[in-house]
Amino acid sequence: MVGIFKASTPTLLIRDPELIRDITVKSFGHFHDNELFLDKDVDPLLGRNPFFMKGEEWRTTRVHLTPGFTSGKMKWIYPLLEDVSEQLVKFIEKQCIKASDEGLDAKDVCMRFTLNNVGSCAFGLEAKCFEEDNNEFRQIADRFFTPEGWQTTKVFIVSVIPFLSKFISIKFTPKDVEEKLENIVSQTLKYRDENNVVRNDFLHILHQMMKECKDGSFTSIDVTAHAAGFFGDGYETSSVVMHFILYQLAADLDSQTKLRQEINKVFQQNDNTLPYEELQKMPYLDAVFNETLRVHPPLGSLNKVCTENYTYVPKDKSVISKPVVIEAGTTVILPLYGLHRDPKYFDDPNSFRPERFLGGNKNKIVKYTFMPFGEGPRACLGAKTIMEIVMKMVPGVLIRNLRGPWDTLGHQLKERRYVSHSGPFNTLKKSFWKNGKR
Ligand code: HEM
Repeated sequence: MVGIFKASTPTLLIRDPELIRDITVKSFGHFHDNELFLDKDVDPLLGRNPFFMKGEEWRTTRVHLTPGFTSGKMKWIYPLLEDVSEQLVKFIEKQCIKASDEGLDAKDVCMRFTLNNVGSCAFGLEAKCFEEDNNEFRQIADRFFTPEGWQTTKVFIVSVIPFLSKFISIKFTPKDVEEKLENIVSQTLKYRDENNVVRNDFLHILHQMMKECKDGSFTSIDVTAHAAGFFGDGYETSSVVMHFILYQLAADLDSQTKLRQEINKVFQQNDNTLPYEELQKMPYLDAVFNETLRVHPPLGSLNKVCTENYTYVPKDKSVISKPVVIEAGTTVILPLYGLHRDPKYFDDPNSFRPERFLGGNKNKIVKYTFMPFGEGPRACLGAKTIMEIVMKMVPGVLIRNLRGPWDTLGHQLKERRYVSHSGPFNTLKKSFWKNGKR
């Protein structure tokens, strides 16, 4: 562990995997709170997101939400994701025709895809982000997590002097965005009730929770807040990971080819479809997904607060000779990015090598050195269920239909040459193979 200062606040940076296990799992009772707290009376939507809650309130909300994320429920939602994936392939086909030398901005494509998913699964609406540039839904999403005016200064002050968060309350979500989201949700639920519409999506799950909750602890504002949680939890993180997957595959043709072989085989064996169960059983796709998260974790670190004095008794006395007391109120930082790229745990850590996560190699990874979704009772709620499906589906459908090489430039991915590979791209053959290359 290393002591550092955040402005004038002493903070502990934890590098030892065993101690990380203590903090996230074994002694979770001492470290159950995240550093950043939002008061739900000040920010009614983000303040209800478990990530920003403390103590008992966090526990109750987590218990409420967990049944909404079982793999059974995700199976319901799968057809909605398949639908958006088809839209994605069609969008890229169209863009190929339009695109000149400018190419396609992969981040933008991935953001449209994730937002359409959020629209469909969490709000029960067609977000139309492929059809329209920067439409109202995208503007709402982009502003959802963006404090304005004086609030920005407050966020800065609290992030350098966390102690002040006890006295300064922060609001991330602008008022008009809050009102628009409440409007969308209440109108959709009213329509569903009046017309007896049952759509298997996350909004339906939340609506059911509200109806079944008899003690008034889960109300319509909770439904809006948790549907909106998909913006904060799923929109930015997912599109970042997704475009890094594309970036890595574009830059590494060997991995791209291996992945395509695996994907084609599954499609062939399943009547040209990619069933939910099969998606979970593709080892190379799983390895590409994990290796991308290792190299590019969307959350670079986790900041936890010690809520009760904690004594660490080191096993290796040659490193730390006596027990260390971490005092209540101390912030501890778990440096995910640093761990993922530490040569002590990952050979040649800056290289993208999906093989690290294949077969026996996976078991050799030291526990608590790879944790893109956090660990223990407070780990990401959407990780195992939503994330794995969405993240794997995109390379699943794209790599099958598109083939590199792609020129890569920073985070922007430019497709300059498409090879007709299968399905919809046959129709594009002529326009893309003038003079043997595009
Ligand atoms: C690739 C995408 C994602 C990554 C890398 C990611 C990662 C994380 C991480 C590192 C945490 C903090 C864990 C901790 O405090 O120990 C977290 C929390 C959380 N995530 Fe995700 N996440 C992703 C997508 C999602 C999605 C799609 C959802 C569902 C809508 C989701 C729901 C949550 C929730 C509710 C929490 C708060 C959990 C709690 O404090 O109890 N995440 N996520």
